[in-house]
Amino acid sequence: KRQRSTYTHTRESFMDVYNILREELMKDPVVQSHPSHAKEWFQEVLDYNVPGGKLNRGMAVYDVLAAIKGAEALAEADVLQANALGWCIEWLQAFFLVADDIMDGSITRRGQPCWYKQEKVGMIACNDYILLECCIFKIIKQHMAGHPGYLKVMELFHEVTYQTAHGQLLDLTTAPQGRVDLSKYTLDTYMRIVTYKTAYYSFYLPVACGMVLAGITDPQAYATAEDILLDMGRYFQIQDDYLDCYGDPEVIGKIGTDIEDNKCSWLICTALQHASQEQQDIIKAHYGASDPASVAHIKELYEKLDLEAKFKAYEAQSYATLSQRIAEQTAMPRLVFTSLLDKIYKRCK
Ligand SMILES: O=C(O)c1ccc2cc(-c3ccc[nH]3)cc(-c3cccc4ccccc34)c2n1
Repeated sequence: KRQRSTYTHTRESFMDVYNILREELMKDPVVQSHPSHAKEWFQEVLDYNVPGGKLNRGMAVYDVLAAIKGAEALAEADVLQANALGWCIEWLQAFFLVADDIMDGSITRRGQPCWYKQEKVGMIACNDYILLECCIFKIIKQHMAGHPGYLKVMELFHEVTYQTAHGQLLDLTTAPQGRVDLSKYTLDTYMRIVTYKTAYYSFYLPVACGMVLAGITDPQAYATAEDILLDMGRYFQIQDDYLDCYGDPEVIGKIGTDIEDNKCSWLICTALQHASQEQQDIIKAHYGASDPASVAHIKELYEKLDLEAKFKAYEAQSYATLSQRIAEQTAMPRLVFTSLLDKIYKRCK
């Protein structure tokens, strides 16, 4: 009797789906009829920018669908569809990262030069990130046509793209490069930036995709999921800001530069909330400056304001509140939320 291979959800099997999707996109008649240099360019835009991250957002869709179905593993027909939508989230992230790196004048991304920094690319990258966004809807059409949730998924990706762009708008106008206007650095504005720029696409989108594939249509279920997942996403970014300053570069895989980069981070917004007039003058004089002495002045001020303890208190409070809300909600199996919660809390220092 032929042994039915059961699918195991790993980075390798998820990458297999990337190769399927890339081949489908390369087979598109428009691409096929290009001269070879243009075909090669398009393939390089995908291969250079889409895979290469940790792929957690994309891989979460499968786990959410399996958790809602109460299944250990998904049936074969569901595996490709779930992973195709998961890859749409990775394509969305690639589109925003290529665009954001141009706007921020970044040098490297995921340990390699930013796409626009390539000699041959430059501002062609602006057309490339548009193509990356277009791929999302080509993939949805290919893999969701005929599914009752096809329209809902289209609306979901359009809405989250709109929200994420508003998050970037707020971030860019609150912390314009080189100009430090600390009056705009309030925790309220900070929370809005991280909600729209990070939480929607990183936490709400993967779960909402799994919910659509599971056939959930109740708007209250999506509202409950949104409420919990946006709080999770805000915690995730606040923790990221904390680790940028207090994390071990070996573990977080980069050396933090938020202070030098004038970033509107949870640390600086919390510091400003508690700083005396004299301490605010120190921040005005040294935040956003790249010289080590200025960075040292800011870190010394963070110590005086005991921001580490403030973060730990927020972390404990946030984890307790989220755990309770997850236990209380009846919209979905708790595993949908707890599997994400357990992966984003307490990455060792
Ligand atoms: O690009 C990625 O996939 C990526 C990059 C860095 C990451 C860091 C942590 C991190 C843990 C502690 C402190 N930090 C957790 C996740 C993560 C893991 C699992 C699911 C997720 C869903 C949405 C967003 C993130 C994640 C992570 N994912």
